Amino acid sequence: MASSIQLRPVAQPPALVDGFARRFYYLRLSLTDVCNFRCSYCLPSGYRPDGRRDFLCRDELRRVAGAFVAAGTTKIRLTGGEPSMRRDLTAIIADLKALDGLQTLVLTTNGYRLQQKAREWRAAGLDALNLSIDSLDPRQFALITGQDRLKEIMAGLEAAWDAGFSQIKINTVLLKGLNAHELGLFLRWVQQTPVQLRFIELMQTGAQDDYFARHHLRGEGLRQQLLASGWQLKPRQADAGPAQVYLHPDYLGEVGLILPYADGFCQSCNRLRVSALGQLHLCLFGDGGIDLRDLLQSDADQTALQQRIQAALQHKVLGHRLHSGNAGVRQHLASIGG
Ligand SMILES: Nc1nc2c(ncn2[C@@H]2O[C@H](COP(=O)(O)OP(=O)(O)OP(=O)(O)O)[C@@H](O)[C@H]2O)c(=O)[nH]1
Ligand SMILES: C[S@@+](CC[C@H](N)C(=O)[O-])C[C@H]1O[C@@H](n2cnc3c(N)ncnc32)[C@H](O)[C@@H]1O
Ligand code: SF4
Ligand code: SF4
Repeated sequence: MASSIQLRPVAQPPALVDGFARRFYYLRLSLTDVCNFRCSYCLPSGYRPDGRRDFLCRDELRRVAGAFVAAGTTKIRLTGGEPSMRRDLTAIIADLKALDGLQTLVLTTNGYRLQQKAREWRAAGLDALNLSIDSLDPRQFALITGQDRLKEIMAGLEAAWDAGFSQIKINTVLLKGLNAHELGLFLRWVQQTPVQLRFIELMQTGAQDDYFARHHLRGEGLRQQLLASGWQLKPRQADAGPAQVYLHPDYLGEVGLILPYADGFCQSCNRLRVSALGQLHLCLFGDGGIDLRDLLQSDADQTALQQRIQAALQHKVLGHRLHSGNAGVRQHLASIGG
């Protein structure tokens, strides 16, 4: 006699899918709004505390990251402000690395404390890091970032290699009149250096209309230049960031292009953001956040947290409105981690 096996339904967390059938594998988690640099395109007057420094604590970070990972997120990027300003960064890395199901834990940093901390972060479980370097010329670097620290940041890069970070990406915001003339220098560096150097097209935020008019440079010209000199596009992974990556047989390193104004840039959007104050942001240039903090106080709220995130996702729009000069509520990217 055939026996029938009764299958009990297993409670599944809601998958993170929006109204355009896009799946969200990648969480950008901001640890702090504070930054010690004064990048001219981001915080030209430096970080100004606005009284809200009650950033998510370790338990809250673990809970929010845990809810995303249990719903299918495979990659988390720690960002800020400057994430290395958090004294408990190493402990946060270890907490999140222990989440079952998380495949990749990565960090974006200006390089402050990298020289001293690379080994410790690596031992705690950090898989890779992105390092911002806007110029290879010490004087221009100081002019753009407000910090005369290029030598120290380069020593940090060496320390990161020594600590075993093999996949290091360098972020360079392309700036007319400030670093665009260094293109040849950057490419010669990539020829001999095993990094992925990403040129990022400047994005217009609410705080910098004049700056944008003076320094914005379309990245498309650079893309055409790369294609004409034998660079080839590399296939993209499901949890990859927004860069198009190019390879060349004569170069040890790779070149990435982040072109937020290009057609179709947002169609493959696969990422969500949580700010250092616990607000879910559906888009880098959206209109406001959805507060999650009340559901980060107890492990018992994980299901409710996932349901709130999934419900919010139904309001995610197709893309940004930067082409019409609308950056939503975003005054600068330090308030959400880029
Ligand atoms: N417009 C837009 N820009 C983004 C988005 N995600 C990242 N960026 C920008 O891309 C630049 C590099 O960001 P990173 O923090 O290094 O991370 P990433 O390139 O997304 O990450 P990986 O490719 O995973 O290494 C920053 O200037 C970000 O603001 C996005 O969703 N939309
Ligand atoms: C907001 S920062 C946060 C992490 C860290 N402080 C750093 O600078 O790497 C993340 C990235 O955003 C980039 N960024 C900031 N403002 C930008 C803008 N207006 N347009 C394009 N990229 C920007 C920075 O160059 C950096 O690579
Ligand atoms: S880009 Fe990063 S390092 Fe520069 S001011 Fe913004 S948050 Fe700070
Ligand atoms: S601008 Fe908004 S929709 Fe476009 S890729 Fe970035 S987060 Fe996604």
